[in-house]
Parts: sequence; structure tokens; C-alpha cells
Amino acid sequence: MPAPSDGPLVSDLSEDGLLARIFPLLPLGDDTELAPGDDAAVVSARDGRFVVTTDVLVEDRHFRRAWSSGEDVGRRAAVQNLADVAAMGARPTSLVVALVIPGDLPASWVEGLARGLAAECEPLGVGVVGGDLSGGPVVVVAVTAHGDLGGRAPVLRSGARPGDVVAHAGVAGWSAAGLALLHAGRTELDRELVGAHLRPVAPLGAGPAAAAAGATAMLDVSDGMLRDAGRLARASGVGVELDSAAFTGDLERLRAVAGVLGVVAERWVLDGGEDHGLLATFPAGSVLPEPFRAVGRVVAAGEGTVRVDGVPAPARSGWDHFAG
Ligand SMILES: Nc1ncnc2c1ncn2[C@@H]1O[C@H](COP(=O)(O)OP(=O)(O)O)[C@@H](O)[C@H]1O
Ligand SMILES: Cc1ncc(C[n+]2csc(CCOP(=O)(O)OP(=O)(O)O)c2C)c(N)n1
Ligand SMILES: [Mg+2]
Ligand SMILES: [Mg+2]
Ligand SMILES: [Mg+2]
Repeated sequence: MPAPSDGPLVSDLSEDGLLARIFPLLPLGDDTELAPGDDAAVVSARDGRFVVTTDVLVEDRHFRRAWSSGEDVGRRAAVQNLADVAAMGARPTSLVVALVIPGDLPASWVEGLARGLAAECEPLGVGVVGGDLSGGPVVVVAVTAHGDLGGRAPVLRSGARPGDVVAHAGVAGWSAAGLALLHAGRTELDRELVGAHLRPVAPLGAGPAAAAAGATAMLDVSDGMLRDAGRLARASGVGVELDSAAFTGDLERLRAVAGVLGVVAERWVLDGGEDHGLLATFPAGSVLPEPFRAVGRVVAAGEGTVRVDGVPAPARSGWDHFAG
């Protein structure tokens, strides 16, 4: 139940009243020509084309209000979408944010969400240029992000070729470990991992850097390393061979918490989603841009499949909203 100190509830305000509270909190962005308030925003793009992507966060599916503040959800909603733009090799320019909120939500929660969006977007010069509001039974945050390719070709999932190096930037398994700590009620064990789940840090600059370095394929890891590597393998018609030793740093970081919770740390690293690191392929001999590290190689054999240390990945690894 909201406490009186939370201030007005959404249902104490009008739509316009709520918008008047959040507009001043939203970043304008470097490319915004017309900010929120009209029927649509106007955003400039140097490229004749633009990248557009959308991802939704649903209460009790992607976050729990008992675990995540409005600011946490705003940050995660921004990062999840900014990572998809980065995964195309593009620089993000603007977001629009559609919000479904129950009337008994404190207005301060929505202001926190706006602050969280701003915290991720403002340093990048990304504007939050519009959105929508509706009442509904649970909180749903749907973000659409736009990006500028800067005159370069987009980096698709389908361009990996046998002989390429597979590389990863970012952390692996940290978000899943943080989520497990929240589920177990043991957040005191490792607050950094809990933070990695609530406010993931994605290597957003590495996306355009990978494109500039000649990456042949790329995607962000949202549903798990194996599941997402499988998507890249299928789209490219190649096999992906991963070396577990490449993830020793992540495994060592997670081992203590995994031991206490009775979980195998490898499963977080290989199946955990929501870290939003970037998995990319580069021609052999490429100088990998920071912070990419080689984690395996692309092979012709086993089209569409992923192997770890030569062992085929389980068919159903990682997150799927419907297949469990
Ligand atoms: N409802 C939908 N209508 C059209 N395209 C969709 C829909 N849902 C997902 N897609 C497309 O399917 C692809 C895979 O989606 P998804 O797994 O959500 O990607 P990501 O993990 O990068 O967010 C994307 O190109 C996305 O735009
Ligand atoms: C309360 C709660 N339970 C479970 C999860 C774990 N979880 C929910 S969705 C998801 C995968 C990523 O979300 P998705 O909607 O598939 O994003 P996309 O792949 O489209 O970027 C994971 C690991 C969570 N974040 N919060
Ligand atoms: Mg998606
Ligand atoms: Mg993605
Ligand atoms: Mg996504």
C-alpha cells in the first residue's frame, strides 16, 4: 500500500497533471527538433535511414515493484532498448515511452521512472521525445528507440561467416545472479549483483565501435548467451563454437553466490538473460574494439547450432516468454 508520504496517487491527478510533472524530468536530446507536447515529436537524423526498435517491460514478468523502484524500471527500460540500437551498430537518438499505470500508483513512482530514463539517456544526448499514458491493472512500460547509423551499414544477425571470431562485450550471468538473490531474499550477499539486475550496465558505445571495426554480425544478449548465440547462428547459417574458459572472469565473480544458493554458476553465464552485453562476430585477425573479448569462433559445420567446448548446447536454454 502506498504511504501518505508518497504524495499524490496517479488517480489524484489528471493525465495533463501527471505529464506536467514528468515533462521537466525528461532529457531533450541533441537531435530533438520538437519535444513532447504536440501530436508527434521531430528528431533529426544525419543518415537518410534510421534504426527503430521496441521492447516492453511488464510488471511481475520483467520486474516486481517490491524489488524495483520507478527509477530502476526507467533505467532498465532505457538500457534494454538502447542496447538493441547499439546491437545494430547505431548511435541512439531518441526514445518514446508508452506507460500503462494503475491509478493507485504514487505519482512519485512515475516521476522516478522519468528520472531513470533521463539518467541513462541524458549522458548519451538521447532525448525522451514523447509517449503515451493509459490506465491499466499493472504497470507496463513500452519503449521505442531510434538510432542513427552514421552512414554505415547496419550490423545484422545474419552476416557471420565461417572463420570469424566470436566476441562478447559486457558481463554474463550477473543479472540472473542478482535476480536469484532477490528471489531468495538474500540481497545482502552481493548488492553489486542485485544492482546488475535492477540497473544493467550495457556497453552501448561498443555497438558503433564494432560496426566501425568491421563486425559481420551482432546482437544484444537479452534472453541468454546460448539462446541468443543460437539466433545469430541460425540467421547466419553457421555454427557457433564458444569456449567456456572465455567466461572464467564472470564465473569467478558469481561462484560465491552460486555456492550459497546451490546453483551452478555456468547456468547463469550461459542461460541468464537481461545483461544486455553485445555478442558479435569479426573477421579473423581483426583488432577487437574495447571491451570486446574473443569467446569463440564461427564454423561452417552444425548450421544454426551452438557448441560450448565442443558439446552441443541444450535445445531449450535461456528465456522464452511462452515455452518456459
Ligand atoms: N509483435 C511483433 N510484431 C512484429 N515484429 C515483432 C514482434 N515481436 C517481435 N518482433 C520482431 O522479432 C524480432 C525478435 O524480437 P525479440 O526477440 O524481441 O528481439 P530482441 O531480443 O532484440 O528484443 C525483432 O526483429 C522484433 O522487431
Ligand atoms: C520478476 C522477474 N521474473 C523474471 C525475470 C527474468 N526475465 C524476464 S524477461 C527475461 C528475458 C528478457 O526479456 P524479453 O522480453 O525477452 O526481452 P527481449 O529479448 O525482447 O529484449 C528475463 C530473463 C525478471 N526480470 N523479473
Ligand atoms: Mg524484444
Ligand atoms: Mg536484442
Ligand atoms: Mg531487446
